[in-house]
Amino acid sequence: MTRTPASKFYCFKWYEYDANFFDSSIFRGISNRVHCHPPITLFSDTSVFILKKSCYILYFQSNFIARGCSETCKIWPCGLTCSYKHRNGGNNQTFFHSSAHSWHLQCRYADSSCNGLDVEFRALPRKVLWDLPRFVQIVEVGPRDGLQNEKSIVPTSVKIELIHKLVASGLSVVEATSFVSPKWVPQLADAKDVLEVIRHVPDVRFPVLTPNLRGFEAAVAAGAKEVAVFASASESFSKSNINCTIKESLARYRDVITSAKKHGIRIRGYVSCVVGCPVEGAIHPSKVAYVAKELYDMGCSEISLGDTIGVGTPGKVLAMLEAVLSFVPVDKLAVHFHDTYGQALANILVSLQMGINIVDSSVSGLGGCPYAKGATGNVATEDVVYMLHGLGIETNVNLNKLMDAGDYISNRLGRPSGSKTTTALHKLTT
Ligand SMILES: CC(C)(COP(=O)([O-])OP(=O)([O-])OC[C@H]1O[C@@H](n2cnc3c(N)ncnc32)[C@H](O)[C@@H]1OP(=O)([O-])[O-])[C@@H](O)C(=O)NCCC(=O)NCCSC(=O)C[C@@](C)(O)CC(=O)[O-]
Repeated sequence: MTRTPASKFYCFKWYEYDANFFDSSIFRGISNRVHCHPPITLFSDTSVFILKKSCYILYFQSNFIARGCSETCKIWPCGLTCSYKHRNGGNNQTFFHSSAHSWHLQCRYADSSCNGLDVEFRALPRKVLWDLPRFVQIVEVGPRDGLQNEKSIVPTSVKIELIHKLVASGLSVVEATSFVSPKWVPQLADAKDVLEVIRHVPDVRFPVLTPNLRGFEAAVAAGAKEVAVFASASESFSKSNINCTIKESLARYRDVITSAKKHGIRIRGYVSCVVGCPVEGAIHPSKVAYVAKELYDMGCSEISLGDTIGVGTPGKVLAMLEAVLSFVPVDKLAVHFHDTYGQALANILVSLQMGINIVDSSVSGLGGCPYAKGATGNVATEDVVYMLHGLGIETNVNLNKLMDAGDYISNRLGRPSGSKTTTALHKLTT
């Protein structure tokens, strides 16, 4: 068995079993040994899962098993996804009938014969969508990464209103601002004023960037409960962004992290330029893995891997993730993509396939780094939410309310939203 019980899915591996197997005591014996909560109750209907080849993996959603499929549910056998609903209610109906055929044939058979069921099948190739998370935590970075590069100073009241609107959409982690030098990033010179207002919002995490102990202390004084340190996998970018070498930055962050631990403050760690650097070009995955490991070992609770200039492609991202995953557990990793080459959603998808379920994004696709020439905005949160919801992945975010927040800040900045989803949906409604 793989998968954690918390994921609500339970995974079994099957080896060359036919229809009879699923009604057999061996089947029940295996399922009883599966460590899960709530316990799985088997229905005779489970004999429907006919697998022809060896080593298939089935996922059972807990409420499917427990309620006899009284609600929409999903099963991923043999790389196919099926979602179906009971129209007429009632449990213990047989959805699929035993046969020695493969799952695909089974689906077609069920489609034509199962009275009372609204059966909708989508064939999703196993290699592509077989192991996506059920829930993705979005870390909204618009108020910080999104605004830090804006030339005209955005009024503090607008930043605060934006954050309130983002929270109203259901976002539960919003990176609020940075306690960096105002000479380096004038746009965020009002960090204290922003944080002092929004920190009272309940049940939302508001991480803030802190480049050194001074920034950390200022953040704590303003009420920060979570901070983020930001190192780079590129030596050149480290110098241009925070004016020190990677080694020096890690020494600084060690001090920040030590102090944060004493205060019981959560620390996020960023690694920038995880695929490429504006000066050095391609960055080797081992460099990323090194910095990620250092930050993780120091005590960062989460490491966000930033494609700062948005040059990543799924292949490059996979290689980078593989290197990092040798040192940092997958549930401690987040991905942070800028969309310079339009690759961000594809990069997110492969990251999800690798098991990552924390994604940074910026409302309306705002963003860019003042020290990364040519970098465009972060991937738009609206587009990420649209994709995730389309995949049946929960985010707890209300897309309409999120688009309201995006419209608000786009209007204030005097330009159209950078979200393709927003643009498309607005065209439909105007
Ligand atoms: C790190 C420093 C401060 C070094 O800056 P420095 O000039 O090397 O350091 P310094 O100690 O000489 O300080 C210079 C001045 O800043 C003051 N200072 C010093 N520290 C602070 C502080 N915390 N808060 C407020 N003021 C501060 C300090 O007091 C001094 O003031 P002065 O004496 O000249 O009047 C500077 O380089 C800096 O603030 N850099 C931040 C740049 C930044 O925010 N970049 C954008 C981050 S985005 C990113 O990194 C990528 C990411 C995370 O988004 C992920 C991705 O997209 O991939």
